[in-house]
Amino acid sequence: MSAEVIYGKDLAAEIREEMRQEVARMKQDGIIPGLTVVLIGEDPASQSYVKGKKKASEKVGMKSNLIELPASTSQEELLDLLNDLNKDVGVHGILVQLPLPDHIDEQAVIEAIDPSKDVDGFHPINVGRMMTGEDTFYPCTPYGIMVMLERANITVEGKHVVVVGRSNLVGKPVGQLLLNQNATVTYCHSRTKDLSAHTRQADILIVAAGKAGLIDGSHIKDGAVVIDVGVNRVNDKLTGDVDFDSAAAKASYITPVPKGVGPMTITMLLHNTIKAAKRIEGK
Ligand SMILES: Nc1nc(=O)c2c([nH]1)NC[C@@H]1CN(c3ccc(C(=O)N[C@@H](CCC(=O)O)C(=O)O)cc3)C=[N+]21
Repeated sequence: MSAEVIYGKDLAAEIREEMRQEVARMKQDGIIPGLTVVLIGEDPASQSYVKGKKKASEKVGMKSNLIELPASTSQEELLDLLNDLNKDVGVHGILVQLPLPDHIDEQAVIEAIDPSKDVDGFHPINVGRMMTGEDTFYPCTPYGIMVMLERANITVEGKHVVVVGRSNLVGKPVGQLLLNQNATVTYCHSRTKDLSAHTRQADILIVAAGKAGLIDGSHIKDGAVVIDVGVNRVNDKLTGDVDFDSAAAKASYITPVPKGVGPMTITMLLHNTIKAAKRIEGK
């Protein structure tokens, strides 16, 4: 088999155009969705992601505010800021860019964001709601993967999905969303014995391990769908966790890196911000 490539970038452009029209309608009711992004420190990769988020939100007509603070910012200062943003009626969505400097407790920061403004979907309240199948803010990357599958007409019900990676940000929640849609889900991780014995069972293989080249054609069943969530910088170039060429020779569908899952992540962040604005404004 030779795979069809699913370009998240093209899908994202399509969905963002739909959102632009929705934001224009909201403006007629006097609502402008507003996203505030907090960036601590000067990591170049984080700065570049955050700029991408700002540009994308402005392109669909939303308000976007970037708060940049030095790496020396204390946890208390950050929690105070979040408290102010929680109360600010002009702020619908709050995102604190991760990872944070070592002296700041990431979980404490995540829990300090009002769940109704938690457009990342990382707050335990929203994680719990996702787990019980309620409507809530779903984490952007997992949600983006679900929308990609849906728009590519790939059904998940009854399929065997193997997720490689179990982070709180991607692996765990994507398995949960797939389970909610009646997939059979297997999680693999760094302690899994005989990884390829598991991955070769997958109808849909989702790779979110953060290890370039972890998966190649030998891990893939003929005709499987391969979703590469890896974001690795190798010799200054962005690559995924999947060796694209050998995997594409086996798969029916595959996502590239870049231009795959990444642009969908930002799109779902905008989606969640619009949703937050509608809820907060009672529409
Ligand atoms: N609170 C928080 N929420 C996040 O959602 C979050 C975060 N922190 N920290 C970092 C990760 C990473 N992440 C990406 C988003 C988009 C692309 C993306 O659009 N990538 C483009 C290319 C970008 C490039 O070339 O550098 C692509 O794959 O085509 C990648 C990575 C969101 N994250």
